Amino acid sequence: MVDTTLDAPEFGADGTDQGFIKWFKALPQEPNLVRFFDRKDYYSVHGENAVFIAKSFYKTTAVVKTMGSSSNNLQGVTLNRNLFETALRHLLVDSADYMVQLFEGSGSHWKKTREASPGKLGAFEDDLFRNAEMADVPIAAALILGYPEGARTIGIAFCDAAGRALGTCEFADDEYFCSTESVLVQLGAKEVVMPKEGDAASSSADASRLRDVVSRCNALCSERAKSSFSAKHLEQDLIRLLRSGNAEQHRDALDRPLAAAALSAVIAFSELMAMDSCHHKWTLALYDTGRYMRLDAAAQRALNVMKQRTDANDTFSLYGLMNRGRTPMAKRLLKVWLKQPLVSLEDIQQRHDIVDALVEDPLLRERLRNLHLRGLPDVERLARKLDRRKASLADLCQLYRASSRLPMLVEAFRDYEGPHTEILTTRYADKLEAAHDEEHLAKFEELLEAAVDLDRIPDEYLICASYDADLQELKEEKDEVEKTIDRIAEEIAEDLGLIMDKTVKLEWHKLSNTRTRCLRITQTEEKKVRKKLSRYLMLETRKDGTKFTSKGLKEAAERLQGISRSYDQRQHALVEQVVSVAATFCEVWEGVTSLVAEVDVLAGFAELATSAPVAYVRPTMLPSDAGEISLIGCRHPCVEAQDGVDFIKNDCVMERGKSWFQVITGPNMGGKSTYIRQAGVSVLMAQVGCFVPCDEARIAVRDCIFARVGAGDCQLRGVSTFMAEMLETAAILKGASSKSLVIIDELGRGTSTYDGFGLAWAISEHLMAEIGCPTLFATHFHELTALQGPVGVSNKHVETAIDEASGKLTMLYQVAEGTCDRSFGIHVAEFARFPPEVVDMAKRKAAELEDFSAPAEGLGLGTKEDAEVERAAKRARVFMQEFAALPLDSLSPEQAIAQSQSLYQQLMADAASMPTLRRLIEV
Ligand SMILES: Nc1ncnc2c1ncn2[C@@H]1O[C@H](COP(=O)(O)OP(=O)(O)OP(=O)(O)O)[C@@H](O)[C@H]1O
Repeated sequence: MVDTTLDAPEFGADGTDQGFIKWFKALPQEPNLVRFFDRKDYYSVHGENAVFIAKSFYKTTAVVKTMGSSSNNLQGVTLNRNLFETALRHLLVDSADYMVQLFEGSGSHWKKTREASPGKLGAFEDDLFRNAEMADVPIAAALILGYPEGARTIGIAFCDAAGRALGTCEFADDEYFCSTESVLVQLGAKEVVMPKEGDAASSSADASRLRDVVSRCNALCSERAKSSFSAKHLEQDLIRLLRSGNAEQHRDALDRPLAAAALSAVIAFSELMAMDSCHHKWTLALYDTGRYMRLDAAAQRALNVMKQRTDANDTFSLYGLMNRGRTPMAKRLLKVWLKQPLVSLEDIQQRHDIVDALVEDPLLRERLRNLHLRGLPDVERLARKLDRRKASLADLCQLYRASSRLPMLVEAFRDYEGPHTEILTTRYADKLEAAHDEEHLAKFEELLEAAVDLDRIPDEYLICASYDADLQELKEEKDEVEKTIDRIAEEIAEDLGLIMDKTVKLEWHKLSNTRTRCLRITQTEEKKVRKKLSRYLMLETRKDGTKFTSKGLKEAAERLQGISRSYDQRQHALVEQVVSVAATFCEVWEGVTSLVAEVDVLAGFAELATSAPVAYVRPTMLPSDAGEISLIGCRHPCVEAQDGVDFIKNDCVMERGKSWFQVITGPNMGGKSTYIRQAGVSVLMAQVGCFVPCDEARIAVRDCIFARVGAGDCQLRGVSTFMAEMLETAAILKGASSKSLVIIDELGRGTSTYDGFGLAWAISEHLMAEIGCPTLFATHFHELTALQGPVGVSNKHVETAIDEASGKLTMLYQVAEGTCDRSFGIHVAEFARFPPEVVDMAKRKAAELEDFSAPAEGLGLGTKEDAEVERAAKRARVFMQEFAALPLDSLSPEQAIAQSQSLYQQLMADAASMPTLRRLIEV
């Protein structure tokens, strides 16, 4: 993370103060809180924080110093400014798991002056992003649970400080809080405020499950007193906060008690009322949870949507692959879009139209990306700084630079002549032109041209003297005195017989806190003119020469100092004035920012589509009730992008009634996961607005993608793997609809064969019979291929080849119709020259399995075995239904497990008299 050779600054005398140690030790201990102490030249942390910071950033505890006496001591670590900023970024942004406080003072008198947490970065924003791009939009959310009329109901509100947007919603949820999880994922909340534990509602089983959901979404859970959730003053607060000043129009939000409570809590948490700069700036909307595709945290992980720390390179994740934007705004927007895939056919098609225009017109794409967007500053952040009146002249000049590019963007769009002229014109050209007209950004530019001395940037950012009569006068006086100083210096040089700028130099001399003008000669020269020098005032003699002045020069320098002070003060006042006038353009900047970010992301999609190893295509999007997802020649975009991979494309055609439920079998490493994930990834990309890695694609819009990958992150250790997987999969059973897409990879992998098989089989039955969603099921349970159902089951396998001569196995990665040759493993063993007795045993086992799966192939054909299998299937279906209907909401996790196990035991008891069922579920 940080160079381990870093030197920690020395502790000053202040750092060892006994009073400080005593005071520090009296501070309450809080987990996840790091307290920094500003010691002017450096920062320090103490106690447990010191060891944590030393280990995390210095990678050694050798930098930890023990301060104080043997009876009263304290550990401490110092940080220089750069490391302080790095630590802040890590704590608040990258790991986003900590709260941070900064104390200022000395001795034993310290005061907390600033604090921040992942959802509230405001106080440290300048430190965090001085030297680093702002990679994420910090979203804070508040969440409250209630039971109006006995129904489990959630209120969630969020605050997007960057976009100055508030949102809230209220909805009924199931006991797994599937909708809550999707909303938190969609929002990308960094911190979630919840009512403090202790009261009945927040200590229930539901509340603890909710906390699990929050942590699964990688958000920090912050507790606040119940009173924070009181909506008593909400209406008045909104009148002050909202741009419209009209709270009444948000009756729909105010009338939902939990939505209003959550909104009050998020406003209180973000301290919006306390900041004058926040008043009349915000928008509020009722958040429509059905507006985006639902994607829970597990699906996000299974599809590698976001970057993981362990990724070998950027293109391992979808974000890394699709992140082609030129501006920081686009990078942030892409993150938001990946969490909020669209479900409206029209909206998706609109994005595809724009990408299409940019794919088909390489010149336009090139102009936008490489001429107009490249190097554009982070307008969004600058505009926000401006809004808080924190912008400097340098910041304004960056905005000026961005503004002056807008007409070129407009021109580029106007030059387009393809089939998507209308959308490019109305959505971008017209809007950007309006933002840049004489009333808006053209005026902003005029202001800066008049106010800023543009000739002197980037060396100096100053207000032009001509901008203000007083400043002009001061400037003239200053110039005059400077001339006088030059003249006096010349006279002195002449008097001493020296040549100005050669043997004598006019320089600055530092006198305590001020600077004055002086002359400097080298020691050699000094020897020559020593006699005459006695008429002058000596300032200092050092190795590099002697500095001196005269009475006249001294007076002129003092005058210059006085005028410069007034000039600087005037500059300062004028900068404030200019910033405050410039701030009236913030709203225009906000509009421009979102358009530019959108164009940049979409141009990036077009770039990706054309530069991929094989070009992506525009998918044909179908309404969500259409029973078709056809991905012809589909590839996994991230696997395909890895060096040295010669990717084998495959068709994935899912048709309701024919191949809506697909079971993919085949050996390990054969490409099953890749095949099913590439389908999920393609659907996700399409609904984000991107083209897809296929030769041809037709996709019925999905409301949700569920993806489960084995028993990987089982949180219920100690429970049988069967039960743990059941509980994990319960979310799919509850949340999926016929319009979802379900991807299951090797369910039951961690279990012994038939235990896992029973689970995979029971779930498949349920998905087909009860939900009817398109499903891709990769499994090593060959028996699953016997499934049949009304939605249409299609069996696929990944092909492999064994070289008879060498015994070498080659994965062909080709997905073919039908089931795979199950004696294949034994062939491999034989070729690998396994001991004959092992191969023999394997053959015997396989024969038993064939025995077992033989009736499966004839499922539903009316033989005695078929009837037996039918009975077993029926009983297993009953189990699934009972399981899905369990009142897990009113139970603690332990009780939930106990009840689930009891159902499982009943199933086992019935299995005693049903040999087929027993074979299916027994270990
Ligand atoms: N279509 C393909 N073209 C080229 N290489 C592929 C393809 N599919 C998969 N691979 C390569 O094979 C590796 C294994 O693939 P994958 O994980 O999908 O196999 P699997 O059958 O799911 O294996 P397991 O059962 O062990 O999980 C991948 O990491 C990838 O490098």
